[in-house]
Amino acid sequence: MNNFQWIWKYIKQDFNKVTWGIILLIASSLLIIINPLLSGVIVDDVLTKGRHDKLVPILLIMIGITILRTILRYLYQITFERIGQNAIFGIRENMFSKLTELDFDFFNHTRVGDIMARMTGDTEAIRHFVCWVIYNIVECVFWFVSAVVVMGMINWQLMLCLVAVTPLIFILTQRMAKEAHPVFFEIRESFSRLNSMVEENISGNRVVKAFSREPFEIEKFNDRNEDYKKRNMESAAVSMTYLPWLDGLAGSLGLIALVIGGLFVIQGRMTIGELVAFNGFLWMLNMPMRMSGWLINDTQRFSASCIKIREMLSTRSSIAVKRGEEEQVMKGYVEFKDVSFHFSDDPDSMVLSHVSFKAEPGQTIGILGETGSGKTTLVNLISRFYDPTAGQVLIDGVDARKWPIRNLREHIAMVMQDVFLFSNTIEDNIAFGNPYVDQGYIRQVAEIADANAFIEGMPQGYDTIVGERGVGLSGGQKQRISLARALAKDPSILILDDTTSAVDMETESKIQNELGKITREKTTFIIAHRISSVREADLILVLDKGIVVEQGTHQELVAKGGEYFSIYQKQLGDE
Ligand SMILES: Nc1ncnc2c1ncn2[C@@H]1O[C@H](COP(=O)(O)OP(=O)(O)OP(=O)(O)O)[C@@H](O)[C@H]1O
Repeated sequence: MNNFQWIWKYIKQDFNKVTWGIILLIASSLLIIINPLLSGVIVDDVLTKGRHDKLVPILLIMIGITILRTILRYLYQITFERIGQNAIFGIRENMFSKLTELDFDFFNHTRVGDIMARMTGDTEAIRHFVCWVIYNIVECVFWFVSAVVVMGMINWQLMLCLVAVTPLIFILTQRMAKEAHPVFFEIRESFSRLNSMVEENISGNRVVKAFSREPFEIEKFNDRNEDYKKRNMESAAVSMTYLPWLDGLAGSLGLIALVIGGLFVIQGRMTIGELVAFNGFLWMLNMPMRMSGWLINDTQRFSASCIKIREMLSTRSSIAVKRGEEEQVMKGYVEFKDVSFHFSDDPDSMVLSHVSFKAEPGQTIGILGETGSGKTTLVNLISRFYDPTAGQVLIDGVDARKWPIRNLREHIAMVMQDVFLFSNTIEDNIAFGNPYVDQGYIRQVAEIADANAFIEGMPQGYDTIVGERGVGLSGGQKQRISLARALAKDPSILILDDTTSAVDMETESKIQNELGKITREKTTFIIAHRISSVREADLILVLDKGIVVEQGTHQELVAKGGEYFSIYQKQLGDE
């Protein structure tokens, strides 16, 4: 499917509007033919033959036609604008829906700035094509054909002389399109890099300031800015190589008409009125030639943008999200059966190797290990953010891959290491996973997460709007709101990834005591670095480079005197 067939999919929903738009466009273009013909009549009949009585009616008709054309032009332009806006609405809708479907793998490899460039600049290039370029192409073709026909009727020899330059126009536009095509791709890529750089600097502005790296970032930005300018200049150079020629050729038509047409008038093969009428149609040949360069440029820009958008829309998520799935209740049994995993871009580094364990509803599983040992990756397999490369993750005895994915995730709540809060009220943030939860329950879970007191201490309490990344809250406060959000979902499986790392030990133990009261029927995974966070767990997994080197209860592992025991001893010493 080429880009035109693809965009047609979005336009055809407005088939009636397209038909109307084209009818209005043709009607308006047909009206253009009348005025030059009437100019010829004025010269031949009114001026030459002295039929002055014809002048006023002809002028009135010409004014009427101009007004009618203006109205028709307004109508078809607004019609095409609506068609374009509808098409782009559908494209944006599909892109956003695709974004929500794509898996972690996609986001690991795609820059936010690149996605934003597709959602904004590329969709705008497509809108411009549908709203403006399409009708201009139709209009130009219609003018050109009409001019050839009408001019041929007035004097076909003179018409042939003018049309003789069109093969040159064709060759020039072909060459221009060929040269402009790759340049528009480069502009598009450069814009995406520039966008990503800005996006990263906005998100990471605190880091840049903290490390006083502003000059370095400005220099980096200037490089990208320079690159973007350079690519645009390359595009301008292509345009400027061809556009003056196209313009010159179009302009030469006037000269050809004047010299050869004048000769025909002298020889008596044409009346002056016919030459005037002929000249009146010249712009209908001229304009398409002049416009061809610009239309080619916009079409190339459209193509480059289509390719980027289609590439994103056709990206397949390795973890497919099926729609209309049946609701299934989850008890919370979790079993890892000889699970191994590596990331798709690094098949040689096993992040998890032969992990096996079982967890039952009501149990707490502690996961301990050095940074980078694979703890987060392990729990990510439960929610199917990734699938194991070998082995199986069973939920209630069923392979996680066989669970309807939304259904699976509805029963799992995760407090992630990198807390993200939406730019919304605290109450809405807590209710994010369970929008129908009542206010009483929100306060109850906030109490368990030890968040209620500080939230109520805020001037607007639960109605306080938190910034895009929870700005305005401390790290520990964000963690506690994020914990309340997970609890509000009342999940069967609760995963806490380093959830209390930013709170003091006293608060942590308070939270743990409260948590214990509501996790009796849930399967809880606690990833932690502190033994104190996992010592009460029913099963503790000690991970080292993706391998479970020890597993058991606190007492069993201490008695064993291995890896866990040495961490325990070290932490006891620290305390
Ligand atoms: N998206 C990714 N692509 C490739 N490798 C990754 C990716 N995410 C993590 N890794 C690698 O996988 C390994 C395990 O990472 P993981 O985040 O599971 O560790 P962790 O034990 O949770 O660490 P921490 O305690 O620091 O959170 C690390 O070596 C890390 O570099």
